[in-house]
Amino acid sequence: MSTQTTAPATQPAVHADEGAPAVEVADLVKRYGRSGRPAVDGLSFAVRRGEVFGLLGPNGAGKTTTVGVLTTRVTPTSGRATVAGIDVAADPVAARAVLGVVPQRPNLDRSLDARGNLVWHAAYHGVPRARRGPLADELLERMGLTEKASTNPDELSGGQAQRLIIARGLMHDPQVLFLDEPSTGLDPQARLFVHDRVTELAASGVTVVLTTHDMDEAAKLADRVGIVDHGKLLALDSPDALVAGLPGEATIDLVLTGADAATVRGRIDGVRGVAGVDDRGGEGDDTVRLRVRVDGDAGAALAPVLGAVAGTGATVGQVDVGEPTLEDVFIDLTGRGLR
Ligand SMILES: Nc1ncnc2c1ncn2[C@@H]1O[C@H](COP(=O)(O)OP(=O)(O)OP(=O)(O)O)[C@@H](O)[C@H]1O
Repeated sequence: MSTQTTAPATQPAVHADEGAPAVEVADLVKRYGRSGRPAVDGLSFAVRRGEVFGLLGPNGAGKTTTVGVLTTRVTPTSGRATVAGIDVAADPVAARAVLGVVPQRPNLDRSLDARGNLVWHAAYHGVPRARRGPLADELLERMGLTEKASTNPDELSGGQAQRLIIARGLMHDPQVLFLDEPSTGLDPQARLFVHDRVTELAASGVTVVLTTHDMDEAAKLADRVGIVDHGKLLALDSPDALVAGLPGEATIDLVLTGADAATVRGRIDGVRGVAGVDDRGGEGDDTVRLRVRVDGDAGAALAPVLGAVAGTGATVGQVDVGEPTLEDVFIDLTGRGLR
């Protein structure tokens, strides 16, 4: 992942503020309709140039709405949002010239083939005619789609369509690319391909803002992650720093049967070296899943933890030792899981 600040090779016609953050959101509020709580509820953050920034949160957290505002598709109720120093509400046309969007739902033009979608997008954004074809061919190649140039979007796989949408988002050489849930619904191979392209883009100096409810994706791709829930920012830092801020350095996952969760948790909590116990929910009436966070080496704590469980009469069905993740950060902040 890159932190370089090099500008793209071809500058867009609009002269954005070079010194401004790639993206800045200040006290952003979006309320759909009159009632209910806001979808975005006073969000503030800034994204550095050349950074891969992840907005991580569960379904309905307000991620898509935030990206909608930043990409001029959603009108904010209040607050300010800028891309490359351009106020998106005050000057949406200028903002659209410096940003690219990969939306959550595929919106390719089915009356055009794959290459036609790219060329049309470039024309819409005022890319000179002579540049459009060569650029389309270059991006089709980068996205592994050269053989699909003449294919209708309806005949592309989910992963191919997603790659074509990324290519389309890059046709006008944006400074900031927004990817909304870039790998939802993709098979593991297609997902990996998209991840590699995102990493490449960042290395080439494009700022990437992605939304995801997938903590592995956020941890892998993002230089920094903003964790959102109910339209509010709960934490913002690098994935490593967020995880390092948790109590406990290792985890022991237990699947138990015949256990009273509260009793078992209480017993485990009393074991020396245990930093905390989270209830991960059960699968049936009789199953309890616990994540035990321990200081230092999980191996040293394993025997006393299992000893504490044995004293409750519960049966241990499964034991897994691991390290805390962004999911643990989210649980620590909200008391519930991401999914
Ligand atoms: N056009 C709309 N009209 C009314 N309510 C909306 C609209 N779009 C989103 N919402 C509501 O706003 C809230 C935030 O939705 P949003 O799509 O921004 O969340 P999200 O974090 O992107 O979720 P997901 O991961 O499911 O895409 C949700 O409660 C949703 O129902």
